Amino acid sequence: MSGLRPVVLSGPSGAGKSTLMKRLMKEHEDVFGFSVSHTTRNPRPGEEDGKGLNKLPMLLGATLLPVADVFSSEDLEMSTSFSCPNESETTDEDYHFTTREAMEEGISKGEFIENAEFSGNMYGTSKAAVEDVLAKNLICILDVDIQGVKRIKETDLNPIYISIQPPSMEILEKRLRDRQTETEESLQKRLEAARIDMELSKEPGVFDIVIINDDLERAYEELKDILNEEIQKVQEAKS
Ligand SMILES: Nc1ncnc2c1ncn2[C@@H]1O[C@H](COP(=O)(O)OP(=O)(O)OP(=O)(O)O)[C@@H](O)[C@H]1O
Repeated sequence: MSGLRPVVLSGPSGAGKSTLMKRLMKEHEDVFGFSVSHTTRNPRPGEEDGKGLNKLPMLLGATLLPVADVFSSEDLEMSTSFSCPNESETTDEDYHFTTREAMEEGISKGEFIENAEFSGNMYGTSKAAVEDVLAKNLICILDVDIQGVKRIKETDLNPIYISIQPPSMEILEKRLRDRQTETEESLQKRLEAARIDMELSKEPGVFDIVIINDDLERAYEELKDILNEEIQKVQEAKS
């Protein structure tokens, strides 16, 4: 084992998770990794089982997200523990392709930290997929909503829990509108989910740190500080 801890990154849509992570990944190349999700859907031409393991997608949360599938689905609910990427930011990250029987068995054995169903297909993130990333001496980033945080707390993954929060609902709404990625309906869903997230993130003991992303520079420094020890571990193991 690498001794690395995974990192759970949570917070409302539009709080700035992707912005901060992209910057961190740019500054620290080959330090962060994303796990490969399982799915029961059929592979598309060119897709290979588990091929995405070493890829570092530019999209935060690609590990947990059946991105293209989610957005071809009409039954996406904000209440799932999968957070929602920008529709424009799709990834061709591959999956571990599996059967419904095998996946249901894995879920019943507690092998999955998240699972959900979209358009008749199951998707999920296994603990083993997270451990595979750590074993490759990469810090595994898990971008999950507050429900996902609670599920991960039931595992023995021992991650660092980080919440990225906007300074206020008004500013969040402005950022989401300025991002121009949402319809009015999806914007309202995100704002509603954000209200709940902002409340729950105040519960003591849920997160190791709550970073208020007001000034981007300061928020970035706070994020780097809390991840410094893990980043050092990766760099030392390389040298
Ligand atoms: N500190 C900041 N000041 C001003 N604008 C910011 C700041 N941080 C992020 N933004 C802008 O806010 C918008 C939302 O940020 P971002 O897309 O990173 O959020 P997110 O938390 O990753 O959302 P999602 O979960 O929907 O992917 C982006 O357009 C980004 O450029």
